[in-house]
Amino acid sequence: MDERTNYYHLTRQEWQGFYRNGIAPLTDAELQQIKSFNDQISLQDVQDIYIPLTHLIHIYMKEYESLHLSKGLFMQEFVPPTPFIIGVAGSVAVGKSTTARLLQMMLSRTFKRRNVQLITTDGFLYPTDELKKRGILDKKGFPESYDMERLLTFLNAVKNGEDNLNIPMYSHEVYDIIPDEFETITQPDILIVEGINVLQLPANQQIYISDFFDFSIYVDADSKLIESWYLERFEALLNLAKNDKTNYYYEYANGPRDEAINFAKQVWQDVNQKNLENFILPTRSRADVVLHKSDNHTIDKISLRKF
Ligand SMILES: Nc1ncnc2c1ncn2[C@@H]1O[C@H](COP(=O)(O)OP(=O)(O)OP(=O)(O)O)[C@@H](O)[C@H]1O
Ligand SMILES: CC(C)(CO)[C@@H](O)C(=O)NCCC(=O)O
Repeated sequence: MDERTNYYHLTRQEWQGFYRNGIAPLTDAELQQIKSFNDQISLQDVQDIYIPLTHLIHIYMKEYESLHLSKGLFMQEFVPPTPFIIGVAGSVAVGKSTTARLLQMMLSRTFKRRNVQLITTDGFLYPTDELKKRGILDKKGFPESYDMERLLTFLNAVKNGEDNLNIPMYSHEVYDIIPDEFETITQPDILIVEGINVLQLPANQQIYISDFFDFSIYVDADSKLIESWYLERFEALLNLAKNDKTNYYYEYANGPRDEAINFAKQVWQDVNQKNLENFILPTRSRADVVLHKSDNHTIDKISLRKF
């Protein structure tokens, strides 16, 4: 089946027109807050893309809550509300975490009484030692490098309303899981889960992780462009690493620049691009919304799943 027939393909102009009264434009203070976490973000995108997106998510949430309520009536018992889970998928360095943070901010401000939390699936990567043991150190980010069982157990616990769930923490700077450091998730109303694998099919479990998602977004861009963002971020990481011996990039940061950049290009080609082509891109057709980015991270096209 042609993946494209399953979607409404919208231009930025068309999407922008879906803005409805009811969600106010952002205030100056809110725009400043967005700029403070990433000063490269286009505030025009926030207004034009994220406000209609928030409106659409609200529609999905209302349907979700209504179905939940009807199920309770059917069973003639009170069924406590369960969190609405949003998945954000896409390549390494395409901008998933930036999108997810923007979304968290937009949702918190629009639905003031809802508790909106955000996690990344990076925390479910096996630690470096375990990757070595399994002989897959050069496959970081590939499906087999994640403890999917643990991720499934976590999502199941969130949906069942369990409190104080600890998830492991991954650091890009250390390039590993930080031992004994956890992030705690405390009964969110909305949970955003960002990661390259959120729409992937399981290798051997009976349950799909996408079963837990009530709305999903795939952040898309041309592979060459994503490579350039990957290299830009690599340079930013190098600049941070210069005086920090604990940083994975310390040696590269203090050696010849061109060697470091060539190393990053190689990693992109051998690891992240292969991962994109073989395991991430094939999941795009499962997303409810595909945000397509062009130069300077500008969103130029939006696809909305028909059914
Ligand atoms: N909307 C945006 N405007 C400007 N820059 C952006 C935007 N989104 C992402 N970037 C930049 O692109 C790079 C990659 O973004 P980000 O870290 O969000 O990607 P990611 O998909 O979460 O990556 P990873 O999977 O490796 O964690 C970063 O340097 C970030 O600052
Ligand atoms: C942690 C992941 C897998 C995803 O965020 C990625 O950033 C990564 O480290 N990939 C492995 C190859 C690399 O160093 O880019």
